[in-house]
Amino acid sequence: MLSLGSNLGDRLAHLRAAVTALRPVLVAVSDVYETPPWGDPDQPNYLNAVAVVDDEAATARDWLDRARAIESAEGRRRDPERRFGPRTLDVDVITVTDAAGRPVRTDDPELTLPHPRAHLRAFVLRPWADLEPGGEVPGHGRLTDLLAAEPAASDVAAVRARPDLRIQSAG
Ligand SMILES: Nc1ncnc2c1ncn2[C@@H]1O[C@H](COP(=O)(O)OP(=O)(O)OP(=O)(O)O)[C@@H](O)[C@H]1O
Ligand SMILES: Nc1nc2c(c(=O)[nH]1)N=C(CO)CN2
Repeated sequence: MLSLGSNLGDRLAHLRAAVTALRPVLVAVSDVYETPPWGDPDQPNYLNAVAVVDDEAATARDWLDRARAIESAEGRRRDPERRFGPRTLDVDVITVTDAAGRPVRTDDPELTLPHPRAHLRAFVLRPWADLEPGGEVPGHGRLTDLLAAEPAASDVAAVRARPDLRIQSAG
């Protein structure tokens, strides 16, 4: 599972570019949500979505490398002063499942799995619950329970579906 976010420039175009780059491995992409900034309030709203991807040959590290390459292609610049600051495109690796169907767990700072803040973020949990209503964040519990508990519960009301914004054309 990957999360996609953008709050600079043509936000929808950045999400679409990410999905186009993922097309060969794409299983499903959620609807688009308009979400208030999390972690650093002084920046524009984000558009967020999540994508299920599958490639039996890919390691967890390969997904991180792909995520970084897609961010770079969309002109992502890191501002060391603002950890949760604005960006053209953020692609985070939320969970990875191994060949046996088990969630990969790592605490490597270069790649921590599951993503160490996913369970706190309504902007990840809400679109993910659309795609996998019975889903779980490994080690943290069900999406529906996480969305009903703090801190996500306070944020989820402001996470708004944008059915007028479509990442993929119908059909
Ligand atoms: N699961 C993960 N997905 C993406 N990056 C990760 C993950 N775990 C650790 N990282 C590391 O975090 C570093 C910073 O990533 P990034 O700049 O995208 O952070 P951020 O988007 O500002 O914050 P956040 O990770 O909370 O969304 C990356 O270079 C990467 O090595
Ligand atoms: N709503 C929202 N807020 C964020 C997002 C994001 O994708 N959506 N990404 C961030 C990067 O760490 C920081 N804050």
